[in-house]
Amino acid sequence: MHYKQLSQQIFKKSSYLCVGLDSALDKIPSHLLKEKDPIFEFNKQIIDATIDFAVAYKPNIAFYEALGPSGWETLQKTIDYLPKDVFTIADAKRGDIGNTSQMYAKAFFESLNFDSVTVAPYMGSDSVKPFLTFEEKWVILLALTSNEGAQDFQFEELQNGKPLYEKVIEQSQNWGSHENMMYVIGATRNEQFAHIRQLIPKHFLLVPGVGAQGGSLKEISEIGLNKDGGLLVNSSRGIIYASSEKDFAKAAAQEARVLQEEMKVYLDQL
Ligand SMILES: O=c1ccn([C@@H]2O[C@H](COP(=O)(O)O)[C@@H](O)[C@H]2O)c(=O)[nH]1
Repeated sequence: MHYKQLSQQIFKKSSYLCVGLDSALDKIPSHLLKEKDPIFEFNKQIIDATIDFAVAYKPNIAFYEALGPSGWETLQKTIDYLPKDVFTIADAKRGDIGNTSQMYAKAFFESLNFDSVTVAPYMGSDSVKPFLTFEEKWVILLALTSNEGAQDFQFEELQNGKPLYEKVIEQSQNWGSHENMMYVIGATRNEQFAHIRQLIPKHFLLVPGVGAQGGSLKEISEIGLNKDGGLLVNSSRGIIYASSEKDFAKAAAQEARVLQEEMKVYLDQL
């Protein structure tokens, strides 16, 4: 999907919501366990219930890999089920030496046909660039993550006084453009958000950490939105596990609707 198409979808749906499909057998409602493919059945009903409120879906690949070969099949079925006008994110956090990254890129972009994949910057340019050679596909580079452990390395101050995450952002500007690269910035990082937005005014930011991790949609939106939208805000558990009963899809729709309605207010203010 092109930058422009994504931006158009955001304004068409008045939403920059990304629904995280972190679907696990021990978390989905028990009545689904009798289905042939319980996770696919769960995903299908979540997608049907939330599609009017979301522009993107993000299966976290770990939840599918954990199931072995059948998990990959479930993932493929889920991606095939999603309408073509939604943006799909393989949250896989990959990156390796060049020829290996090339294979990861083929797996997610050609075989599974995702629009984008999350990539770790740690191994440097040759580990990221192979992902950037695919037409209309995106790298979403981990810059400043939402978890506590982000303190271990990402805030490390370099000799020039800048934190490591800032170097990741600055240096990676030479690898791709705002039309094929996004950055992961956690919703729990609102203190750093304004400065990051200044560094990369045009790039889309994938923002996880709203909902279960306590990030504020209001603060992130006020700082992060740009004239093209510029944000994809993810919520996984807060939406998909809103209820563990038979009404789970209805409850997910309700959570997604609440977020979308709030997003509409911020988009209307642009
Ligand atoms: O910095 C990061 C990067 C990725 N994630 C992923 O996003 C979702 C968040 O799930 P919630 O249930 O909404 O907390 C999950 O797949 C993480 O692996 C992140 O949280 N932070």
